[in-house]
Amino acid sequence: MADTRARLQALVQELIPLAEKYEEPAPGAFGIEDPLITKAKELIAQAQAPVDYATSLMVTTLEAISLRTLLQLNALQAIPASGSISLTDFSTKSGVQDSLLERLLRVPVNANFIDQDSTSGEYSHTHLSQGFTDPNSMPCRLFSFIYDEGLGGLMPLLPQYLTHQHAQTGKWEEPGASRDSTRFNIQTWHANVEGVKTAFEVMEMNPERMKRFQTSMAIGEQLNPFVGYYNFDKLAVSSDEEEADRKALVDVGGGQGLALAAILKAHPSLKPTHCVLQDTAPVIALAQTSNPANLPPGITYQPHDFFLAQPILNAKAYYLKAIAHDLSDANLVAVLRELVAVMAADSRALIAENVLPERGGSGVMALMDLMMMGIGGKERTEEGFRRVLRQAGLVVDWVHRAGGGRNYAIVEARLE
Ligand SMILES: C[S@@+](CC[C@H](N)C(=O)[O-])C[C@H]1O[C@@H](n2cnc3c(N)ncnc32)[C@H](O)[C@@H]1O
Repeated sequence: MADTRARLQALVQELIPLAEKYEEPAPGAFGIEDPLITKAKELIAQAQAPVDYATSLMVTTLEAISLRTLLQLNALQAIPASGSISLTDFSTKSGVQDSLLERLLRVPVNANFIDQDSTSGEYSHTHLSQGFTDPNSMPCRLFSFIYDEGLGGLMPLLPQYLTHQHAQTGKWEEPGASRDSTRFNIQTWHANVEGVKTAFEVMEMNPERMKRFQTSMAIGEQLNPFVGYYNFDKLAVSSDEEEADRKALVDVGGGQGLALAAILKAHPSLKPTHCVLQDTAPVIALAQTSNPANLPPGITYQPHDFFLAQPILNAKAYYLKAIAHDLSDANLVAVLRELVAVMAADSRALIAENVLPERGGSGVMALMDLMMMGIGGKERTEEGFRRVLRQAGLVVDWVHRAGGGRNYAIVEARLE
């Protein structure tokens, strides 16, 4: 006990200079943890007994459930921007039954997310809950997206899924590790189409969900800028190349073209007529009809399954953003081999992804990696990318890092 107390006191001392240096996170910063928070977590872990840890885990899970429910009910907007509100008024203003509200609010009040006056019982905002009152704010969209697409539904099924997979394959391994991971994963198993449809086909079965998913990809730009750390100008097509109908950039699995639009805007030397947006037929149809990315005219919209032969030969670059992490190593190699088959000596494969540190990594990186496990994909380290690219017949030229404390990068590769 004396040792624990001494350690706790030392940690408290270490907190003081960190508090002095504390910087408010930049807007949009995602998963970049201030050293004060890292140290405070160490302090809490040191002070916890295993049973406290179990309790805090359960409560944290409930915090997520409670917040997702409050957002669904649009309840947080009923709390005044300044001052406080009684439960009765809160209920009238939000249209949510008072006892339901009271029970949902116990968790965020306990977590210091919402304040409750200990005498009057009135509720008021903290700086945290204030950040969730606009459904279009980054924290709201990010949290709801991650919760709805994994954390709240699929990820909790991981232990059952691995047990189910073990019964079939006799192995404890990543979902789909020895089968086609696009078709054998938690998402397809949960939708009762395991082995039949891919995770993205499951999404396409529900057009509203597909639309929501595609729209939510826009959050990506707020987390990791699409441009600013790779010189897309070097892909501009010369007049000779234009004559030979050479394309500058093929956005493979490009979704609604959000990244392509940002690249074209930042690099006017690239002409829309030299760019191709590829994705599955329903997604391309959506991009063409609703054009949420505001893509300029001239782009070629091309439905294309990236597991099949690549129809655009000799493009200067094939850009894959948020594709590699949807795929197992074997599937990513298969997709890259289709590019290798059509690449010229000066063509580039550009893989835009998080690049995990070789060891450790932030909680957010671990979260993203396990989220991808739900659909049979994974996040990779630089060495992980190099290995997979090598298997496909590519070598890494450069890893262009986004900087700013982010793990994001464009891995640039060429033919071996
Ligand atoms: C995570 S999203 C990334 C979209 C886009 N690159 C972005 O970053 O916004 C993955 C994309 O891959 C597409 N996709 C999945 N399977 C595909 C396949 N077999 N062929 C082509 N596109 C596919 C999905 O429809 C989806 O748009």
